Amino acid sequence: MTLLKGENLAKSFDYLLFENLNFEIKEGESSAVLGVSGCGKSTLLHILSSLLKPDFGEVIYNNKSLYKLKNDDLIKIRRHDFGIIFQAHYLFKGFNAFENVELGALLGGQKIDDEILKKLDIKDVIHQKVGDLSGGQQQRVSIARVLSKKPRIIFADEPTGNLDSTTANEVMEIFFDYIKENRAGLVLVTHDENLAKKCSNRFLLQDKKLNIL
Ligand SMILES: Nc1ncnc2c1ncn2[C@@H]1O[C@H](COP(=O)(O)OP(=O)(O)OP(=O)(O)O)[C@@H](O)[C@H]1O
Repeated sequence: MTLLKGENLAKSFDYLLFENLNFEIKEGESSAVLGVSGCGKSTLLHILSSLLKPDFGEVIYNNKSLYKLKNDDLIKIRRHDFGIIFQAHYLFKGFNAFENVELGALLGGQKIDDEILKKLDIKDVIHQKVGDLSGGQQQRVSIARVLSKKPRIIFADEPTGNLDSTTANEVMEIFFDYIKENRAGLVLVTHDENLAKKCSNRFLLQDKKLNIL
C-alpha cells in the first residue's frame, strides 16, 4: 500500500532545484536519495515531510493533499505520523536524554520502548543532560526520540553523519527492522552510497529530476 506520494513537485530558490518530480513510498519500503551537494535533496525531504510547501505539485498522504490541509491538521500529521531526523538534531539541551525520548513517545501516544534504548546503546547515559553527551550519542538520542513515537514514515537527512561506520550500520539496521516490523516507510537523504545500497529503492537527484538507480 502506498504511504506517501509526491506529484509533479517543483521548487526554486535562487535557481530551479527540480520540477515535474514524482516520488512514491510504500509500506515496508526504504528509499535513498543521493545527489551532489546543493542539488536539493534536503529541500525535497522538507517538502515530502510537511515542512516546506513546494512551488508546484502536491504531497499526498492518507488520500489528503498535505499543503491543502488546515495548519492544525498538518501539525497533527507531522507530530503523530512522521518521524523527522536531521543531522542538526533539535534536542532539548537542558533536559536529560530520557526526557527527550519521552517527549517523542508522548507525541505518538506511546510508551518508551526499552528495546529501542538498548539497541541504540543509550541506556547507560539516559539520565544525563543531552548537552553533556557526545555528538554521536546525541544523534542516537534523537533517533530514539523519533522511533519512540512509532511513526508511519521516517524522514532522515544524513542520520548517521555523526557516527562511526560500525555504529552507522547498526543504526541503519534498527531503521530497517523498524520499518519491517511496523510496515512503515523510510526516506533517507545521504551521500553514502553504501548506506543507500541497503535501501529497497535508490534515486539520484540530478539535472532537476529524480532518476531511479
Ligand atoms: N530556505 C532557503 N532559502 C534560500 N535558499 C535555500 C533554502 N533552503 C535551501 N536553499 C538553497 O537550495 C539549494 C539546495 O539546498 P539543499 O540543502 O536542498 O541541497 P542538498 O542537496 O541537500 O545539499 P547538501 O548535500 O550539501 O546537504 C542550495 O543552493 C541552498 O542554498
